Amino acid sequence: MEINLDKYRNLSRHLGREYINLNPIQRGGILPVEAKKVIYEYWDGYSVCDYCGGRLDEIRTPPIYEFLEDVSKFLDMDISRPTHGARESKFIVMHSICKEGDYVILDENAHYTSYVAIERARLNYVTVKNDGYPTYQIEPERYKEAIDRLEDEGKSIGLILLTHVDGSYGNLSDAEKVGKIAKKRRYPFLLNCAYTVGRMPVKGKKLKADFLACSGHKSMAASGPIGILSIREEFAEEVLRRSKNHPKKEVELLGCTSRGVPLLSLIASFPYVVERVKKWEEELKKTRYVVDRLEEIGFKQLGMKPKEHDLIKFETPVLEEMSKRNKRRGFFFYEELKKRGIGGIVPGVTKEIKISVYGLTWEQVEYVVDTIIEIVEKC
Ligand SMILES: Cc1ncc(COP(=O)(O)O)c(C=O)c1O
Repeated sequence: MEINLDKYRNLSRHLGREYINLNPIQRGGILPVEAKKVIYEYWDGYSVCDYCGGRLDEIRTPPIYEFLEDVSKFLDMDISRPTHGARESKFIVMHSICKEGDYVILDENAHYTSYVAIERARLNYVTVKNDGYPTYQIEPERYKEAIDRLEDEGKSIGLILLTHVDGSYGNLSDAEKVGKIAKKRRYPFLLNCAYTVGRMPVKGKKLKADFLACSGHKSMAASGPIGILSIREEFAEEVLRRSKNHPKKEVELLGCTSRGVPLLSLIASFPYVVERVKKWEEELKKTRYVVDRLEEIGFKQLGMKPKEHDLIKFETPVLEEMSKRNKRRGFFFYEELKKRGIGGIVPGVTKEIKISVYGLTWEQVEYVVDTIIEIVEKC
């Protein structure tokens, strides 16, 4: 059978590089120049394995071992390992420390990957509800109630999981309070930091976390798929247990995880990431500025106020009304933005939008806001 290979030649991204991309899942994964250069050196398969002595995390050329030590310091945790993403980090924790059928208590704002990891690890779950429209806040005390209920029913609780910042509203949950509850009741605590580590400062021990699940491609300026699992010492034996047949290899990591460009881009971006989290307050100023300006034209920010994270979700009845009068229907907003060099909005959707201006200059932030206002006023 003949295969037409033309479509694989001259691949290019639909959204050009010159665009300002407002998609919150992509803003934290944009590479600095230093990391882009590294890709040229490491683009071959197994490119990190030139000096491997048997395990990925022990390689010193390139400095993977040192990097993992430094990441642990950066996160105020004890031991770190590369994974393929936050979801793999969560699964590794669940699969290693829970028994089949155990309950995971997690927040209602949890990402779908938390549920899929639970399912793959053959666990049960109960959710801690948010407080509903318009804030969708997770109240830490509700974790206590969930623990009480499950204990009263004689159910075995394997893990407490909290989404540090969720992908729907960009709410920053009070991890320290949930961590204290978990500690007091003696349950392990996993914090899903996919949207936080690499964007803003996160100190695991202060938050009483036993595990941090981090995403390189989402928030640590890395090419995907790549993540970090950071753990406390006392869980090392269980989570990083060695294979009986291949005693050097860690079973949950299937021996080695990322073996090329994604890991190298994460390492090359690390100095940049360490510096950028120090500027988090400035990022919050930009985010709050966008909220203030766009609320003036009838957008309504959902989630907690004031914003403590760059992901902004707006209810946009103004755009919805405009789409009814426009012959391009809901696509008009996406198309008008695109004409003006702005992308990352879901085409056709006008009821609600999610955006982030993380890492943009103030000049770019002004341009984004002025452009949206211009479209709303003129179209
Ligand atoms: C809150 C949250 N957790 C986890 C993930 C998944 O991260 P990864 O792709 O690193 O598995 C996402 C992705 O959007 C997310 O928003």
